[in-house]
Amino acid sequence: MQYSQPEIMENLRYLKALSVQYPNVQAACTEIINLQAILNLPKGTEHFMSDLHGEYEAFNHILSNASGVIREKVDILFSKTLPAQERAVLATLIYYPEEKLKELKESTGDLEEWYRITLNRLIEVCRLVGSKYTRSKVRKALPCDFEYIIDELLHTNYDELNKETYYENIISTIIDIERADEFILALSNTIKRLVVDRLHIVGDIFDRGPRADIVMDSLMEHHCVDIQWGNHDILWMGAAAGSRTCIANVLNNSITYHNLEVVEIGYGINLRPLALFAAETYGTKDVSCFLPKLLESRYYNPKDVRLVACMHKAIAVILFKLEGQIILRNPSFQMEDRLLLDKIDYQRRTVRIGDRDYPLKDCDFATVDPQNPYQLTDEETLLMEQLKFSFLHSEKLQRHVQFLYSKGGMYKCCNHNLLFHGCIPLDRDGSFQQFDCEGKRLSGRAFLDYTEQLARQGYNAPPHSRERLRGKDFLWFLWCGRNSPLFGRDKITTFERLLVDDPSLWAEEKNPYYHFTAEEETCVRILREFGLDHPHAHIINGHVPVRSKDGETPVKANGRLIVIDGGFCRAYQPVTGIAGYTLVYNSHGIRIISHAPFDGARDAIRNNRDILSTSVIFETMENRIKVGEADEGQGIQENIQGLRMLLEAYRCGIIKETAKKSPGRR
Ligand SMILES: O=P(O)(O)OC[C@H]1O[C@](O)(COP(=O)(O)O)[C@@H](O)[C@@H]1O
Ligand SMILES: [Mn+2]
Repeated sequence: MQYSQPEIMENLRYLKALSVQYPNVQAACTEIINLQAILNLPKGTEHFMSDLHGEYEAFNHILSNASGVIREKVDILFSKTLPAQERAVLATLIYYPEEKLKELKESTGDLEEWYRITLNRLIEVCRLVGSKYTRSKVRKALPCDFEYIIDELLHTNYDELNKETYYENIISTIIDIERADEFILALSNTIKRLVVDRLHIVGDIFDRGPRADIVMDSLMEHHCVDIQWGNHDILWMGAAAGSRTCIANVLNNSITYHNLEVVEIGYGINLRPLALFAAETYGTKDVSCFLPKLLESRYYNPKDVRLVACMHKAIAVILFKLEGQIILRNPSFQMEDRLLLDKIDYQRRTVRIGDRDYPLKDCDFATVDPQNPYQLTDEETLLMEQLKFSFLHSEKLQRHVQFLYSKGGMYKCCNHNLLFHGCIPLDRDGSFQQFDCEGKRLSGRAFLDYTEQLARQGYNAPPHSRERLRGKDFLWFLWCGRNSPLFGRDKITTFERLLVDDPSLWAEEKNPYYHFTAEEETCVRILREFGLDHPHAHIINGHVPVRSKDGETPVKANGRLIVIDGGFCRAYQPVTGIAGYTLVYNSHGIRIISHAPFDGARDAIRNNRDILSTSVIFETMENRIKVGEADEGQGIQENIQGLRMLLEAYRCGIIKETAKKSPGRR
């Protein structure tokens, strides 16, 4: 006997609860065998992406094509029997079933034959991508309308003559009763769902690119996703929590890229009060320092651009004031050197930074009272109240931010990997940097846990409470505070970038983390800090664009650190030379897929054009990794232990067996 009677008695309540689900020896044994079998299956495939920055078209395409993996599966099955063009059409049908079906139906002669061939091909792809999972897991992934039929088709061995007829019959009936379109849709979705078991987003969904809200909608529909917050995400979370400083910062970022669509159309936030205030205050003034960054490929109305520049100036001045207030009321942030509004000499048109004076390109700040530079005027206060009201009452924004809170965190340990967006702050000597946290000195993992708690407090603590105010200030700190783990730089130079013509002042010194993690030893030390002591443990980061075009590789520190900011963001593609990475970790090992720029869904559907993706294998396992070796396996092992104990409780008569309820026939 594995368990003693006292041990069983100690766990009696748990065992009795378990016995409701597994009421007799037979039921417990069946489940033990099932679970044991799962432990021996290959581990599920994880995909990792970061720094999406609102690029919803490229992101949605990559979600649909599973970073190129679906095309690989289509090629495995059909490269010997189908020409490349037909494989491309089949792949596009899987990515965009609704749109592609419409187009194909218009151009196909014998529709019935086409349906038959296509359905057969889709079932084959589905069978291939489901082959590594248990039948039960695949069944759970099936859309309920077609669960039974797809399950039958996937598991019918059509080499046997009898079954072949049966199989063909099902397909004919589907076509006959005009359900083929729905069936194609269901199969395509099942394929997408099975190819990627779990998606990790390593931060920065928001800002720069056009529509982060559409990216969020897609993520919310995903079957299994987790998010490690990026500095840009936390900024929007702060705005949704009602921090005026974060709101001003969000608007400043969006306006910088002339990207008001996400704010106004995406989140329904009314920018009229800002436009009115800006036109009134800066309408006749020089706003040349505040011109937005424009895309060369788009036409902009010059009057609109001017108004946007006025709005930019209005919100930037408010931002500098509000940031000053946060810095003044939070000495622990140690950011006094960022107080610049009180260092302006309006006569000489200079600002003192450090111990030098620098000429200012613009210091016509009508709303700044030099005696009281950080105070908002009454009009600015009213404007910020209106904007705050809109942010707090945007139903969609609140829904998205709640999703970020529920699926996200500062870091995640998963299958021996440590995921976080920016850095684990280190000191100049490479040790974990200590922060003053309400009387305690915290560093490393304890500091990250503390920051996460404060980030949650900022959104969840009661309105006007001390905890909420502190949390909201902290959300701003996480966005751009000195050495914040999400920001990882010593200062943000928004003021200098806008107003001082000296690029040496725009530099933002990186935390020593970025220097020390070139060494494997530092990465191993960080991984240990998070309880990951394994030869195949890795750190996975986003945040810093990898200059792939200059030969930089995402894999660093002898393979212990992988940086996957590949530049989904168009504005950063000239820096990286590619258009994003996906890291794929399946049972065979780890590989990195780099994506070329995307020309839009329309072109993809019409011309069956895919994103060109190149894959580099970076770590191959000696043996296929099994579920038993992954995190999921631990939970399963625990369940097996419980069931074994239950089995003994039945066998030694401590718990009485009951007959299993009949599951009922379909
Ligand atoms: O290139 P942009 O869009 O003007 O933004 C520059 C700002 O963005 C930041 O790089 C932060 O964004 P990232 O997290 O993408 O690096 C700041 O450090 C910098 O001041
Ligand atoms: Mn970032």
